[in-house]
Amino acid sequence: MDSLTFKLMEQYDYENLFFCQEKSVGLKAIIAIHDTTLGPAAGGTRMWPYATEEDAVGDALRLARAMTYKCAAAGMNFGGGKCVVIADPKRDKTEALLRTLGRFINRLGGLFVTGVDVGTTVRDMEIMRMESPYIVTVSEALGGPGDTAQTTALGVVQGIRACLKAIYGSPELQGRSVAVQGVGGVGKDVVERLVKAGAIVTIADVDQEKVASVAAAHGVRVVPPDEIAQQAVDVYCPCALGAVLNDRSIPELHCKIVCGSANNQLAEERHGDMLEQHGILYAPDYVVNAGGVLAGIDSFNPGGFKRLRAEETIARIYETVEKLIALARAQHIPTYRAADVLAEERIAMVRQVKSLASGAEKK
Ligand SMILES: NC(=O)c1ccc[n+]([C@@H]2O[C@H](COP(=O)([O-])OP(=O)(O)OC[C@H]3O[C@@H](n4cnc5c(N)ncnc54)[C@H](O)[C@@H]3O)[C@@H](O)[C@H]2O)c1
Repeated sequence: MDSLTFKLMEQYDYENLFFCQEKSVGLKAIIAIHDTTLGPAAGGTRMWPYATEEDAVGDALRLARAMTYKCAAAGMNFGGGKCVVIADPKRDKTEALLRTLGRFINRLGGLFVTGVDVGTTVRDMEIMRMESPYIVTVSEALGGPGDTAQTTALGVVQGIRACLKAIYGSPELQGRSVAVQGVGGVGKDVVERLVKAGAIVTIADVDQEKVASVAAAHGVRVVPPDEIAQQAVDVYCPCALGAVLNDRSIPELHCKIVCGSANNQLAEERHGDMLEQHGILYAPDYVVNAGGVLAGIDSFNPGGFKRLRAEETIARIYETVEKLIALARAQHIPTYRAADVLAEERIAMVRQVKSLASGAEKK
C-alpha cells in the first residue's frame, strides 16, 4: 500500500524527495525535486522552525512545484526544486550545519542547485559553497550575483511596463502612478527605478525607518500601511506579503494593474478570476519576480556571473508578460492561468524535443 508521502508525490508527479539528517550538527533538511525535464532543479534553501515534519514536507513539495513553473515560464533550462531546513534561523544556524547541508547538496551531483530564501542569507550560501559548487547566490567576488533584490526589482519594473503597454498602448512610466507596498530590499529598488523613469510613486511600510529613508531619498508620498492597496493609481505593486489579493482587498482596489514581487499574492487561485472580473490586469507574481533566480542561474554561464548578461535576460520578463497577456486575451482565460499554460507548453515542447533527439541518437 502507498504511504502518505508517495500519495503527496503522486499528486503533482514529483520525481524525488531527499531527507538529510546529521544529529551531531542538528541538521534536518528535506530536498524536493519536482520536474527536471528542462534541466537540473533550481530552488532556494529555506530555514524555518516548522511545527511538524508534515508541514516541512508539504512546504518543500509546494515550493518545488512552484519553481518548475517559474523556471519554465522564464525560459530557463532548469526544473523545480526546493530545500527546507527544519530549524530556527535565529538560534540554530551554525557553520557546521550549513557545511553539512552543503555536502548533502553536493552529493546530489548537480541535480539540485540552490540559493537564498526565507531564513538564509548570502553569507550562509558562501559557507555552504565551501562544500559544493551547486550553491549560486554567493557574492560577486565569489562568482555569484550577491543580494538578488535589485535584479528582482528590475524584473518587476519590466512587468509593470509590459502591463502599461497592454492597458494604455505605451510602456512609458513617465507620469504613471504606482503604489508600492513594502520598501524592503526589492520595494526600495523598484521605487528608485520608477522615480528615475518619471513615475509618481506612493509608498507604505510597517517599518517607519525604511519609509522615512526611502521618502527622504526620492521625495515620494507616504501613506499608512492599511491604505496603500486602496490608492487610486495605475499600478498597485505588492512587495511585502503574500495573500494580499483576497475577498476583502479586491473590491477595494482602485488600480488598473497589479504587478509586484511578493510571492503568492493571490490568496486562492479564484482571486485571479475575481481580479479579471473587476477589470484589473494581474501580472502573475512568479513570472515578474523571476529576476533573482535568473541572476543566480547566470552564474552557470561561461566565466561565472556577469551582471550585464543577467540583466539582459531579466529584461526579457517584459516579453514574457506581453506573451502571457496575449495568450490570456486570445484564449479568454485569466492571466494567472495563462502563465501556467505558457510554462506547461514549454515543458511539453522540451519533453518532445528530447524524445525526438534520443530517437535520432538510437538510429
Ligand atoms: N528578494 C528577492 O530577490 C525576491 C525574489 C522573489 C520574490 N521576492 C518576494 O518579494 C517580497 C519582498 O522581498 P524583499 O526581499 O524585499 O523582502 P524584505 O523583507 O526586504 O522587504 C519586505 C518589506 O515589507 C514590509 N512589510 C511587511 N509587512 C507589511 C505590510 N503589512 N505593509 C507594508 N509593508 C510591509 C517589511 O517591513 C519590509 O520592509 C517578498 O514577498 C519576497 O518573498 C523577493
